[in-house]
Amino acid sequence: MTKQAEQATSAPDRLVVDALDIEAQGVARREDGKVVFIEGALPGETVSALVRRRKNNWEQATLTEIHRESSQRVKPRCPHFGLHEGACGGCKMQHLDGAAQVAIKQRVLEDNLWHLGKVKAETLLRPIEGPWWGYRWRARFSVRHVRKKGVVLVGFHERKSRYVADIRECHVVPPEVSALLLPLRDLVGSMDAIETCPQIELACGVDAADATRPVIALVLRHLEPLSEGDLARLRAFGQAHPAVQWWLQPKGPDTVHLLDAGPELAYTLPEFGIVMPFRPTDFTQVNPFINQVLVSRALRLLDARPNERVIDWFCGLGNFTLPIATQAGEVLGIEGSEALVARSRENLVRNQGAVRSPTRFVARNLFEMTPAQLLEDGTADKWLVDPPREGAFALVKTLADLHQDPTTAPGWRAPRRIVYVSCNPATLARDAGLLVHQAGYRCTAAGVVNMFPHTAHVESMAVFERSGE
Ligand SMILES: C[S@@+](CC[C@H](N)C(=O)[O-])C[C@H]1O[C@@H](n2cnc3c(N)ncnc32)[C@H](O)[C@@H]1O
Ligand code: SF4
Repeated sequence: MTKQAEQATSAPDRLVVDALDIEAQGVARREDGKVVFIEGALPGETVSALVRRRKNNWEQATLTEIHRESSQRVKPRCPHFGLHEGACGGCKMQHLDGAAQVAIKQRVLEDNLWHLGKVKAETLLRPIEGPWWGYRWRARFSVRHVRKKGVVLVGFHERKSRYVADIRECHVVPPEVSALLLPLRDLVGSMDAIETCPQIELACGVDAADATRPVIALVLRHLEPLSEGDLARLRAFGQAHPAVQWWLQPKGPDTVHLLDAGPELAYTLPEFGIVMPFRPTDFTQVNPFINQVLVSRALRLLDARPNERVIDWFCGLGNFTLPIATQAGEVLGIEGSEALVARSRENLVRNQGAVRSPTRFVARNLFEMTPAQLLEDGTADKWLVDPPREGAFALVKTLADLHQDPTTAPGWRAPRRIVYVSCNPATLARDAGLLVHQAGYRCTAAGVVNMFPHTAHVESMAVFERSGE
């Protein structure tokens, strides 16, 4: 097929939508079995759609008219959401009822576990849900001076494009942050560095000394040194918006520093009496409301006892490690970033009042793992595993190897229980397949965590028990 034919558009086709994929595209099937993905369409709807792209087995189409509307269709709250030109690419599912969004994510999790791992969880965990709006305490806004239009844009990228969307409000960030979007445009527009500040990173939190005081940390990436005038403008902006705390980033992430002394940025885990200071570029969970429930649920599932040793793999700042250390007999947290490990050690000292058990943090690359290394880390009764998108392949593969040949590790015992928290159902499914089919575990439970409402991201958790225990 020629490129021209591949991209040809014709008159809109009338189609019946019977499913939704994780990108929130409606899926329809033609009589010859060919699949058509339709942006903006929902299951149960009869629609007209214009085909934009044709391949042998599938087509890509855009919704032009809805003839029969789904009962799950809702009015999007944000005016920047949609299929229109210039629409923001930050959300994908605002047109879909919340319960249906969660149901799709649950199905994606189950499908991945089954198709990629040949694993079926014995029970499904109730989805963890939190606020639908204002949940996103971390974000990376792009900044662009569009000379032709004489405006500075501060926002996310447009749908399927590298252009910055012209957003004036955003409903997934806290309302106080949404209200800063236009003032931030004016600020950058007034700066000498109008062309050389490509990004503002957001990290919301509280004052470590007073958790009732919000802190909005804004990290300004600047490609050239800032003039005295610009520094004064940033300070004036901070005075006009007292929760704002400016950080500057002249080069790589390790150059991030506070513009002026101010409150210490932190988040809290009140159930465990823990206050967690962090730097705005450190990894922290995007949604602090869900994080509190997630940590609480993970700990309940782990059920660490005072006589048990626990390892927290990919521990970051110690988000799970420190709460586990309020319950277990001994805890080891392992993490790849030296900077995060340094911070987790400081946080351990800061939380001595809450933490009871001996706790250690170690920095190591967990994408490389050997049986000897696993032996050195020692036997633990339970593991918590919370890897990045790539998953924890090296770790579970080593566990599987030791299970296949226990003679290589006399005296070492595999953990009885593993609680696995995942931000990518595909890598969770792959690792679950290894745990269940090669390492001697059962998948006793799995469920989704609605960490990112209205987006296609699927956060989930799964529990594995060593068979026969
Ligand atoms: C999803 S985060 C979880 C962090 C922590 N459990 C939390 O809840 O805040 C994944 C962590 O894995 C770390 N990481 C990424 N690649 C790694 C690697 N190759 N070895 C060890 N840690 C790694 C990241 O620095 C990050 O802290
Ligand atoms: S990310 Fe914000 S601005 Fe973009 S569509 Fe979602 S709510 Fe609207």
